[in-house]
Amino acid sequence: MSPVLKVEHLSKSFDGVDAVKDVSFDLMPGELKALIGPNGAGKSTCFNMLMGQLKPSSGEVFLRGKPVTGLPPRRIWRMGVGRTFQITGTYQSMTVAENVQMALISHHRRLFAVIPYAYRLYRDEALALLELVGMADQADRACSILAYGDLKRLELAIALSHRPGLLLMDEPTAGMAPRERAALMQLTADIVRDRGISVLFTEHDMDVVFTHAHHIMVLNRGELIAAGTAAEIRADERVQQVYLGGGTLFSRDGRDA
Ligand SMILES: Nc1ncnc2c1ncn2[C@@H]1O[C@H](COP(=O)(O)OP(=O)(O)OP(=O)(O)O)[C@@H](O)[C@H]1O
Repeated sequence: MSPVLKVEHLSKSFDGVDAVKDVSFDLMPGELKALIGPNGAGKSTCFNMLMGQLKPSSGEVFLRGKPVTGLPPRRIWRMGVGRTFQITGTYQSMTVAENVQMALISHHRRLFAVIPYAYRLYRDEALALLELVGMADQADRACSILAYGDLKRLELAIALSHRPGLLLMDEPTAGMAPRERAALMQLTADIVRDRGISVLFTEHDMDVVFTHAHHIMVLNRGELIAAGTAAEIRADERVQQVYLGGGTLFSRDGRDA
């Protein structure tokens, strides 16, 4: 099986400071992989290079074997890479279903502004996606009145409307209550399993990471210091040293996360 995403010796420096340094990894089809690390470790910089928002200082990114290094975000998106953001970006004045319909219109390369009957387009497809993320009953509510957790689920439906083979999720559960976090990541894990898509996500909540990620990579000061299963990462001395003091690798009550 060949990787969906291949990253080779990726580096980025800002004014001589290495934000990401010589990072290499593969992401396989159907894999749910976490990229963790303390604040400032280089996770967002890494994501931004994968999605085309930032040009790497050096290194290569391959998508299903094709080089995509330095391509603009829209080209990479067109190649089947979806992304969700730390801060949700929905159209507040529209309903939940209309937000997904708009994403579908864009996916099908139709132009929303010039289609007078746009609100009817792809309605069934939008409802099916909302069903998938458990939001069908809220289809006709305005986004402006949604709870934060529901906005994050809507954002996932919007990302899926593009039928990505690879989904990059930047702190998908940031700002959510613990129960909502577990539910969103369980939903993501189910989608990965059922649709065979690959997901790379960054996350500060170690309960979420250790429960759901098939494979975990740890960044520190721009460098990958460990990669492995949850058990391997928990046992890794370098990882423990990095998180010591931060206290985020283990649950607050002292048991393993
Ligand atoms: N545009 C930029 N210009 C200069 N320095 C930057 C820029 N973007 C990031 N950095 C620096 O690069 C390093 C990595 O930052 P990055 O945001 O990628 O870390 P992170 O792991 O995503 O952190 P967090 O968990 O807090 O989001 C930090 O030292 C940061 O200050």
